[in-house]
Amino acid sequence: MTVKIAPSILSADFARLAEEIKEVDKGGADYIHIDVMDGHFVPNITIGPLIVKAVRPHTNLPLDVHLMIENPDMYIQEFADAGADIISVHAEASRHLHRTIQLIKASGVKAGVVINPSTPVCMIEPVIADVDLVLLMTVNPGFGGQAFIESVLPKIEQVRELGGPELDVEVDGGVNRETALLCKKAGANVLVAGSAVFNKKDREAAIAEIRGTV
Ligand SMILES: O=C(CO)[C@@H](O)[C@H](O)COP(=O)(O)O
Ligand SMILES: [Fe+2]
Repeated sequence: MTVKIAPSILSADFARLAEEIKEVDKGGADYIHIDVMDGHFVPNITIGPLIVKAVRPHTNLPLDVHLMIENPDMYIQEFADAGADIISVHAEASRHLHRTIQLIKASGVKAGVVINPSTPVCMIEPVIADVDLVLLMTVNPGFGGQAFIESVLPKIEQVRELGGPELDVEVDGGVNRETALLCKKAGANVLVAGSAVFNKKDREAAIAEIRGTV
């Protein structure tokens, strides 16, 4: 299975964001992962559609927008208009998950659904056939640089089994060379990595390491 690497800009230097994105683009990244946090759904505040719009002209890679916000329905169109290619919403943050997913699709972008480490896969089972991507959090969302939670691994297997080979199964949090191996073995094909990419000087080598090609 081909593995895609999605560097999370949460660990990038925000004062040099365009250059940071160009570096990982040149270094072989497949997606640019953008963490949107509202200080309510998660205990941290990051960025909004303005930054998505600002980075859009600096790369042709798909922008993979991970919404960690309450009331996601209110902001979906805005993120799509700003240049998102994939929008993922937390099942825990949407009262009417099926409706939220239809809204994402109607906005013209790919739809993803995310679950926290403590949320069981059965919570998203009814919508798996409706989404392009399932994102399994391998840390509790809110911050970069946290330790990988191994108990999520069986959920990766479960989602791959339910979604079949075409579904993008993405993991996010604490992904490095070692944990990437475990995720790939369990069936993940999209690996988000923030600190393991942006805390390294050589981004190309860091990406290759996580992909498993060196
Ligand atoms: O969504 C999140 C955190 O909530 C992630 O996308 C992090 O940014 C990943 O960072 P690392 O764990 O790879 O440092
Ligand atoms: Fe994320």
